[in-house]
Amino acid sequence: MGIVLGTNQYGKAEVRLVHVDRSTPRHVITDVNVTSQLFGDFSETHLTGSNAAVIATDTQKNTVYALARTGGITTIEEFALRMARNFVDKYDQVTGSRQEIEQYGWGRIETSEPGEHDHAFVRAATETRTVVVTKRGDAETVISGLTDLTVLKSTGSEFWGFPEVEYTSLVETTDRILATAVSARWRYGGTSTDHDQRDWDKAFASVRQVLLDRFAGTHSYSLQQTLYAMGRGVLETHPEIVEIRFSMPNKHHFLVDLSPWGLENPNEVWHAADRPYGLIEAAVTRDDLPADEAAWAGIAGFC
Ligand SMILES: O=c1[nH]c(=O)c2[nH]c(=O)[nH]c2[nH]1
Repeated sequence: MGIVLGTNQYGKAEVRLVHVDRSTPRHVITDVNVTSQLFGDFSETHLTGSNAAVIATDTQKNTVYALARTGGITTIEEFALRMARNFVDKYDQVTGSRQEIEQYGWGRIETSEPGEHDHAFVRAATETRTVVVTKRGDAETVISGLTDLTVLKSTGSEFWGFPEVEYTSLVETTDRILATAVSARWRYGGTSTDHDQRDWDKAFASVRQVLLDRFAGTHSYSLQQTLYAMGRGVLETHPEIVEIRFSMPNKHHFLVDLSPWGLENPNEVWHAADRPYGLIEAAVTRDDLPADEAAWAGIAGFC
């Protein structure tokens, strides 16, 4: 029975970097967490301990800082592509690279006088923007996304018609709170040239707006239906996107029974439950385009 080395990758995880664009007195900050990984023939270090081919993880960390200094961080998509290309183009033994970036939002502090501050910031909502770039040889894939986009509708949501099987106790409702923290990732089609020409910020803002529009605008009979409507909306409005995956917890809100105290509760007082929660996950794809499972490799959980 032989034993062999299987698939492998390595790099530096969670390089925390804040870039300050000081080109004008109105500074722009970019707050990111970068995980850089390389693929290639790294069997020697695993089998014999020879590090002759190993681009040290410390070097990968330094590369994050150096590329941020030399080219700035315009968008996380562009930066991840630049990182991946740097390693694959420079070193023969590196045949591929995976660059994963999270970006945390900051807004300008609005002071009473004179308004938006030039260099004082306040953390935006808990929402995080994400990207995973995978480059294998010349083939590049870009999967953009967001996590923790927390949304709630105080009406316009029903849930009924489910089977009454053994252990069912849930009561049907035609008016409930629907709340979720959307995690979504969407894969862009196209070539490296397309990637270079894309306006990543514009696409991100537009996808986010479609998600919000469809969440708000869909009269919901299930969170599953709302999820699909959101995904469909993105694919309908963005021909450059070929698939989108969602992970959406159903943040349950239970109507509090106030009848022991002789009080009615016409959907006004709710208990916001923490756990357990429903977890609704699905991909929405185009039927005429090939799946690309390799692009999703290493993405924890459903998306
Ligand atoms: O939108 C919902 N989908 C479900 O599958 C489900 N199951 C449940 O108990 N409540 C809900 N709500």
